[in-house]
Amino acid sequence: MSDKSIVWHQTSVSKQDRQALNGHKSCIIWFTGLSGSGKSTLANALAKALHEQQVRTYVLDGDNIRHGLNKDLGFSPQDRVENIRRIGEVAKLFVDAGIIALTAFISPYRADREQVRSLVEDGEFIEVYVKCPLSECEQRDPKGLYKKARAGEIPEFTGISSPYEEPEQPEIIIETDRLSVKEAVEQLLRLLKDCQIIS
Ligand SMILES: Nc1ncnc2c1ncn2[C@@H]1O[C@H](COP(=O)(O)OS(=O)(=O)O)[C@@H](OP(=O)(O)O)[C@H]1O
Ligand SMILES: Nc1ncnc2c1ncn2[C@@H]1O[C@H](COP(=O)(O)OP(=O)(O)O)[C@@H](O)[C@H]1O
Repeated sequence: MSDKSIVWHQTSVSKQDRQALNGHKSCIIWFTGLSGSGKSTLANALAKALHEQQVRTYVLDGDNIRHGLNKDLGFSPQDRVENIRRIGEVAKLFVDAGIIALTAFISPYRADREQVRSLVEDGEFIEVYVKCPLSECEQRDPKGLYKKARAGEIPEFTGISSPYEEPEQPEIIIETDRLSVKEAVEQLLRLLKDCQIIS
């Protein structure tokens, strides 16, 4: 709902001012993929590598956000849409704050990811498709959720009983059944340099 009586306030310190102070640009690095594909692992490994280079980062992670901001949401299609909408808005605030936001959510719907892309300026949304075959994710099963989903204990589980729409034109595809975490981080750092987010 939009309200014409609410006016957007310009701030006295701009995004550009904050980026200049930090010495790097800000953006959203949006990791998407199946549960167990490696989104959290890669987002955290990249954040650590960036932090070591004095780059300001913040990781928004599925499980953590669902404990707080989005604890009222479940896994129905409507709730997943709202989950990603809110996270997109939060990530946009981080970009405005001059920080690189790394998000690790399944974000199964293409339209929702594209909606987040449209919230920020060109080049500020980097979609990382964390690609891993369902069979491999299921074998990893770091939280034992696939086993429960197969047993019918978790309804609407992504990849089993709920869809995952692959990105059509992600900025990068990381195949975690082929690359090590170290190799993936190297590729991502190279991409950030090529996109002139970091120097
Ligand atoms: N039904 C169902 N489907 C998928 N995932 C489930 C489900 N129920 C619980 N979980 C756990 O919740 C994590 C996914 O939350 P997300 O916020 O990333 O999901 S979504 O983007 O709204 O689809 C996901 O975490 P990750 O394994 O880190 O992806 C699961 O641990
Ligand atoms: N190349 C890789 N990249 C990322 N994770 C990997 C890789 N190889 C094995 N793994 C393992 O796969 C699991 C991925 O879990 P997690 O990062 O929580 O995935 P997600 O956040 O997508 O659910 C971890 O146990 C991780 O150690």
